[in-house]
Amino acid sequence: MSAVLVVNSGSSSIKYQLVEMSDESVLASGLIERIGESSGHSRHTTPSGEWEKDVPVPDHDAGFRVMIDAFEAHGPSFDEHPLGAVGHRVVHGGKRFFEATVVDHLVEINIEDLSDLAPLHNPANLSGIRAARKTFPDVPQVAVFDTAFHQTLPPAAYTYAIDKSLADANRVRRYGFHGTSYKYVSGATAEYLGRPVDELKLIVLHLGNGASACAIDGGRSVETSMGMTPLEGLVMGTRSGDIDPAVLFHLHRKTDASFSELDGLLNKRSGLLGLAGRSDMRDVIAGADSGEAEAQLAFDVYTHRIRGYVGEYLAQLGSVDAIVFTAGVGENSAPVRAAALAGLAGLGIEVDPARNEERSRQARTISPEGARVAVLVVPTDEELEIARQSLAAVSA
Ligand SMILES: Nc1ncnc2c1ncn2[C@@H]1O[C@H](COP(=O)(O)OP(=O)(O)O)[C@@H](O)[C@H]1O
Ligand SMILES: CC(=O)OP(=O)(O)O
Ligand SMILES: [Mg+2]
Repeated sequence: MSAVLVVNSGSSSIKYQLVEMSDESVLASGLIERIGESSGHSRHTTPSGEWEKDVPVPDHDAGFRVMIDAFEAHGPSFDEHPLGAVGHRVVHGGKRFFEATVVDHLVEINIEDLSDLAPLHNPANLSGIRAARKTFPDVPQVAVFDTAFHQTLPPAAYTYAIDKSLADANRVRRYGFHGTSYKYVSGATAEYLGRPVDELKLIVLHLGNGASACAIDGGRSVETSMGMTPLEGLVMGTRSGDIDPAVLFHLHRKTDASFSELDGLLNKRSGLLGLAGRSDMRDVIAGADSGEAEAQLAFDVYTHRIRGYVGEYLAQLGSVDAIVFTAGVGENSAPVRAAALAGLAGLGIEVDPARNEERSRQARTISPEGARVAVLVVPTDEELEIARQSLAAVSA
């Protein structure tokens, strides 16, 4: 059996994991941050230790080199764990990619061509693919798309109500993201509940730095909150989520802000950061607990928005077996979970306060015994899902 190196290249970071596929054990994981800034930072973790250092990382090529150096210095060695594939997270696969795909020249051109739909993400994902190919020329590179799981969205869910021919000509529609996480979590939820995934109606809330919601009917995504880009939907760390598009016209006229400034405003300086000056939910909650009105409002806007989506998805699905919290905030923040589902007892949706406070890395139930709707916390593992899909793609 072989190992898979999973690479998640963001605009300013590379996260990686080396997974031994025979038992799905993690042999190493790490993070290179602040790529392109004056000083970068790297962390490499294996079962025998953790190493951190500050290093200059001018670009993704250099970042990749830092990762390879860490493997050479601290192990494990790729000679002992030969790579069967390098699996890359690619955020935007547009309409073209339904599943994980081995990257050849044509696939690479397609990913590049989709960059105008995901200018923050796809170029970084491509740099990762190119750097990995230079380092491992004989190992297949596999692209695993955030959008692929949402190819099942019905037209009524993915169509924006604007001029149809203009939208079609410019690929303007909803695509959805975090699909790799939704695929993993829906499978893990079915396993935890001991029921086949095709019998389940789920609402999954992926609340990380980026946050989105997904209605999953029988293992198929039928509605999701992110749209053409990962900006639509829930309130996030630095992204606004849903907003009246006329706000942009108004701000453009009133302040002369350019489109790229407005893009930066909604993607990088909004959400929790815009409302409370901090993008990390832990800091927002600490602020709210110490009586800061802005932090309390940020928390309230964040959880109010989630509650609205839960109601909408319940209506779209007709009924729901489980509501599932996942990702950094969803897995760790009891106050967010409690507030997001507060007041829904009439719909059979309740959170048990003691169960909600329990800490564990395992899937668990936080609704009271006998509740009509199961409320669960199910940790996501996008890296493992990418590794599994990458191996399947090269074995196909
Ligand atoms: N105990 C906690 N309470 C609230 N939020 C938390 C907690 N632990 C982590 N988080 C949040 O999780 C976020 C990161 O989630 P994660 O899914 O790792 O994000 P990403 O993969 O998008 O970088 C952080 O921004 C932080 O706000
Ligand atoms: C698509 C997206 O929003 O990704 P992330 O949560 O990693 O920012
Ligand atoms: Mg994430």
